[in-house]
Amino acid sequence: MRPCRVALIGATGVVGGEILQLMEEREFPVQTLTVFSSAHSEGQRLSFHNRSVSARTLTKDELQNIDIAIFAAGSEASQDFAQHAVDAGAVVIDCSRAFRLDPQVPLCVPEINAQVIAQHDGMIAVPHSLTTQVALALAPLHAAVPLKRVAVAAYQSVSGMGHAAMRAFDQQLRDMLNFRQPELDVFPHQLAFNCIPQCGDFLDNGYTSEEMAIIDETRKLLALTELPITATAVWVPLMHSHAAAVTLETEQPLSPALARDLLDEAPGVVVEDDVSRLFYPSPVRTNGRDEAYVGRIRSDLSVPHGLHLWVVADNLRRGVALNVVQIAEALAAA
Ligand SMILES: NC(=O)C1=CN([C@@H]2O[C@H](COP(=O)(O)OP(=O)(O)OC[C@H]3O[C@@H](n4cnc5c(N)ncnc54)[C@H](OP(=O)(O)O)[C@@H]3O)[C@@H](O)[C@H]2O)C=CC1
Ligand SMILES: N[C@@H](CC(=O)OP(=O)(O)O)C(=O)O
Repeated sequence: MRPCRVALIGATGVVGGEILQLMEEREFPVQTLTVFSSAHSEGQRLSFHNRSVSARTLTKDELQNIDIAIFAAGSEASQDFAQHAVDAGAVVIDCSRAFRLDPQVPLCVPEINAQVIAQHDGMIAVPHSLTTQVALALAPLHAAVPLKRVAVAAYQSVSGMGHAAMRAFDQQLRDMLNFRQPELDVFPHQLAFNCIPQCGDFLDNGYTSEEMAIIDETRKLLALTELPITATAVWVPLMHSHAAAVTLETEQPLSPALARDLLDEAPGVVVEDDVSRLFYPSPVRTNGRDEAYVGRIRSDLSVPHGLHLWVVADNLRRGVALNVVQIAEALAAA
């Protein structure tokens, strides 16, 4: 891999922090590293390979002489600045929803469709983290037996909403444990000791924006534009790791045993499925892990060719940062 001049936009956020940590762990060859935040965190010092780097406010002029510009700062910042980075010669890897469904922008989870990296025209997007983990489990099954329909029930942790939500959730827990009424500034309702069936904003069709992200991005990632797929997404009172109950139908029979074998062989997936030992994935055990964990693999008794899966993954690390760093590695190796 050739050393790269890297810009990380949103470095003081939870995804940005995870990307920095993974680049360090995987010894990504960084020639220069420039980190950006909003004006609010300007000057905040971050550590990379025991060196201290200071967060700067992003301006268009700052995006010169960069090989890889990683945007982890929300869709507004991506819309305002990503094209400038491309015009100045960088390849943008974008974590936001801004360009995920743009037909000109490849949407990539390297274990599923690494080939699209070479097709970029300056920009590559990574999916919503729940999309990543569900698609990692669906892809190897579909390759063996075509999918007919998918239904996803998503149990999303608070870190999926970023650092402000994590602080607000922490405060809600403290308030509740001290018999105080929690404040509702970030969340529409109490989330501590509760669930909120609203991830993102409501759309005219009754779904939320994150439910539609799971639907549309899964279709694009698996190159199955017509796949019948539906989703319900719920915030649950956990700090880290998303879980999903996935119900799928296939065109021909797919036994739980074959599904287990296919998933066992699949890159980025670990099968934990032995109910005789009460062995199945759970969020606390997937934190900090690089794979999507799959268990509770069983037939759906209500249809002829149906399966249930329970898929759990660290949303920050497996869901987004690992995708970003693997794409950067592929670019650096090209
Ligand atoms: N959290 C998750 O699980 C996932 C998140 N994503 C996407 O990743 C992106 C980051 O999310 P997340 O880390 O959770 O969010 P956070 O709120 O934790 O972090 C946002 C980061 O962006 C910075 N920022 C905001 N506006 C600007 C701007 N105009 N210019 C430069 N920096 C800016 C913030 O700086 P400051 O510190 O000053 O506020 C902060 O560093 C989002 O687009 C999100 O959709 C994608 C998949 C999963
Ligand atoms: N909540 C999403 C991150 C996000 O903010 O997605 P979007 O950019 O689609 O709103 C996740 O956990 O992955």
